[in-house]
Amino acid sequence: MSATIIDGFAVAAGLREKIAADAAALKASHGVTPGLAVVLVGEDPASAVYVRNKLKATAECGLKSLEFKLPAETPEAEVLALVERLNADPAVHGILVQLPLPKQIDADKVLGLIHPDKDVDGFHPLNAGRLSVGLPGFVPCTPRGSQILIDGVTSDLSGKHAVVIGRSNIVGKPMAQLLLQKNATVTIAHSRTKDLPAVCRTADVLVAAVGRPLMVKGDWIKPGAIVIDVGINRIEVDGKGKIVGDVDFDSAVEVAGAITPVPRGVGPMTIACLMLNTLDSARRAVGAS
Ligand SMILES: Nc1nc(=O)c2c([nH]1)NC[C@@H]1CN(c3ccc(C(=O)N[C@@H](CCC(=O)O)C(=O)O)cc3)C=[N+]21
Repeated sequence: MSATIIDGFAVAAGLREKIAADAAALKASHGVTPGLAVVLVGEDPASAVYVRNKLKATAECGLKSLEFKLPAETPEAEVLALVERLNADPAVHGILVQLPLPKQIDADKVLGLIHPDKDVDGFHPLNAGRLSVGLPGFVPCTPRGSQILIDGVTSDLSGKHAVVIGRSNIVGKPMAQLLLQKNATVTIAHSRTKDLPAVCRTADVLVAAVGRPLMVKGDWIKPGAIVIDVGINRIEVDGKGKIVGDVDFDSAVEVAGAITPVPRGVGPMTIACLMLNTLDSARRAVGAS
């Protein structure tokens, strides 16, 4: 048996089309174009693709994108000042400060300064708290996109066992919250979990978000399970650079019921959900939601 391959690239393209139509309607009804400000401090070669794809997506969705590229040695105070300026700018509906930040900058301080109503990454503690108590707010893009892909292959998670590998604030924890909202029984596994393969084998839905290339093997997977691979790892194979997930796709695809590939799985959904969060923010700002 071979799994259904979940085409995140196609789902994301469909989502972008819908966002473009909704953004055009918002422009027609309220004269507003959703604006996304992206702040980059220093050059991170690994995130170059992300930046490029983000710019392409904003253009395609008819959103306005403002890029702020600062040198790696920019003092923290300058980044904080820029965030305050963007907080006050009515043309800016979303602010994304790309992570990781250089070491002289306290990321928690910067993320905590972003106005929660413009926090399209959903990283502000207020939005994290809203998600955990079930209040409306911004949901981080990767979990939001992953949940859309899961909903595309199953309509009922009630009572199912979902295992999330990884406890980060940006993926693991919010992903667990979303699955819990769907009435799944949720386990968050991490680097200290005892017998991780055995825990994974009990999962009806397995979300891998650890950042360890090819860690999850086919024999860790329950036959028929839904496998969502959040990892985007660059490795060398025969002297050539290659992008792989946290899941060993070739062995996993033989066991799973449905699985996301890397690339063209969760990655494009992350970007589409960033557009979606920015549109939602603009709608709320003009009272159109
Ligand atoms: N504040 C903040 N928010 C983020 O969401 C954030 C961040 N900082 N820093 C960097 C990481 C990385 N990230 C990616 C999202 C999509 C792709 C993506 O679209 N990947 C494609 C292309 C992969 C390729 O060809 O390299 C794919 O998976 O198919 C990649 C990487 C978001 N991040």
